[in-house]
Amino acid sequence: FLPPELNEFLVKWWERLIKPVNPFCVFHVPELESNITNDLYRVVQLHMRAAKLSKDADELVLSRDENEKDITFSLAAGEVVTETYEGVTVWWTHRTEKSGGKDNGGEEFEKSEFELKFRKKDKEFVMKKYLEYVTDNASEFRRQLRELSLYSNNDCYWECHNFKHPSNFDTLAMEPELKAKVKADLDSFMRGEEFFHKVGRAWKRGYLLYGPPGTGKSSMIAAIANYLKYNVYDLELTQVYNNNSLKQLLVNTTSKSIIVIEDIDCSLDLAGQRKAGKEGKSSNRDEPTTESTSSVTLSGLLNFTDGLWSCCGDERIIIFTTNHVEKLDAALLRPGRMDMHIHMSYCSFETFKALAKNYLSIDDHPLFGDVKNLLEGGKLITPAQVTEHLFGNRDDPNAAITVLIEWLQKPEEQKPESTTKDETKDTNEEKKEEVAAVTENGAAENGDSSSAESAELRQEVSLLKEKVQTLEKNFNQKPAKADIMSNGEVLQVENGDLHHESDDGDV
Ligand SMILES: Nc1ncnc2c1ncn2[C@@H]1O[C@H](COP(=O)(O)OP(=O)(O)OP(=O)(O)O)[C@@H](O)[C@H]1O
Ligand SMILES: [Mg+2]
Repeated sequence: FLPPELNEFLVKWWERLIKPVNPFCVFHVPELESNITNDLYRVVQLHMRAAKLSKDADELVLSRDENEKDITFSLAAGEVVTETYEGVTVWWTHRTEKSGGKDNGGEEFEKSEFELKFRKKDKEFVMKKYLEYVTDNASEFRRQLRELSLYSNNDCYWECHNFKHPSNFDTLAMEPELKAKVKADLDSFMRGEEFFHKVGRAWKRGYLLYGPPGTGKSSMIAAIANYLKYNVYDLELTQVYNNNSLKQLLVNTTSKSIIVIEDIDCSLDLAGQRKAGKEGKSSNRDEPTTESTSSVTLSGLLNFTDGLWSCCGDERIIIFTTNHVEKLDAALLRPGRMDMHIHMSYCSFETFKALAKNYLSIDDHPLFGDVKNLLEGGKLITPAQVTEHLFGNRDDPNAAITVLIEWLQKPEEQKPESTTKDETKDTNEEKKEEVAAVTENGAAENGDSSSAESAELRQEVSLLKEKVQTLEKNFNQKPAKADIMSNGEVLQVENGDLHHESDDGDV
């Protein structure tokens, strides 16, 4: 009922009067400070969300961002919540007040602030430790909320895509000790800014993931990205024109990111010449390089990972993957370049158990003993192959494990999938060899002429001969190819196109 001026005057006097006996201190965190957004206000909001402080309040404001699925609970005006950290209790109050308005000749707007109250004796603790805890907690939470991007390179530019990969360290099945070691390394890297700067090292880390196909190398990269909340730059070396483009790509990456070069042995010939592309991975890895206009060299790549230019951004991880670690140049493996070599291997019993838990939601099963005996007895199966079996029978654990056991018990030659790409030849290659065998020895003299396969091949060869003759007729070309087969050269049909491959590999 008092006029505002008198009210303000009395409040001031009251505060002055009780100050010597007031046991509390108050800090104000306004949303706007000198009309500029105060980041600390946002930090406190995030801390409250992270510490779930608002659950104790009676009145809350509920909101949800368009892209978020979770509801955000924040304090309504005037609400107070209590937090105790290391035995010290503090009180947070959310205050809002109207400002401006017609009386003051402007538009009315709402001013918000957080008020932090604590005992005077705790002032030093709050300033030194509690506020640091609030800031760390908020930045960790901000990191968790971060949406990730996946970049792919197009010559010297990056193209950005949304990155939502479900793989994480819970879904990734691998030896528990190795997983714990990798996570600990990532944790210490993430928190290592001060340490890296103190010892004069660039704040970056290199990992080499190696192992047979289907053992989870790419899944681990996604798990690392999701764990650290780092963006991923998937560098396709075969798309990079030269070392300068590589440098340009590097400087255009941001901090808090992972640069990935998959199948390094396929992308870069370690003598300095690059191979044709990743297609080589699935077909003929060991074939000589085909023509390439690009000239990225091993030393260019080493500069990329280790040179002065590599330090123009902070907090970066570089990951190489390969199926053939033995083919890599020692220069690439030197400590400091690849700090940690992570071997992703065939399924052990522990790995199998982790997959069974993820896919079948079981911790144990009477058939586990059989799987254990087979795996420990030397049967090789990749996690990818296990997941295929488990996924197919995910509603029936008994059937899933039985099918897996049957597969493990089969002799190697009866398994439709190869255990590694190297151990079993590419079907295309196999077929080529078979045709060559038939044509070299002559269809009739083929040793195993009774086999159905040989009969099929002979039929294929005669069909091809016919095709050549038709082609000659139709295109009126000089009749040079009709006798190809008798020369022991290979002829095959791919996607409706006729290919002729001579002894020296010309196509
Ligand atoms: N260790 C694992 N834990 C869980 N799932 C796995 C694991 N390894 C493979 N998988 C499953 O198999 C699929 C293929 O695995 P991934 O692509 O990670 O293998 P990779 O080692 O990168 O193979 P490549 O050498 O051919 O690139 C994954 O999508 C995943 O479903
Ligand atoms: Mg992969």
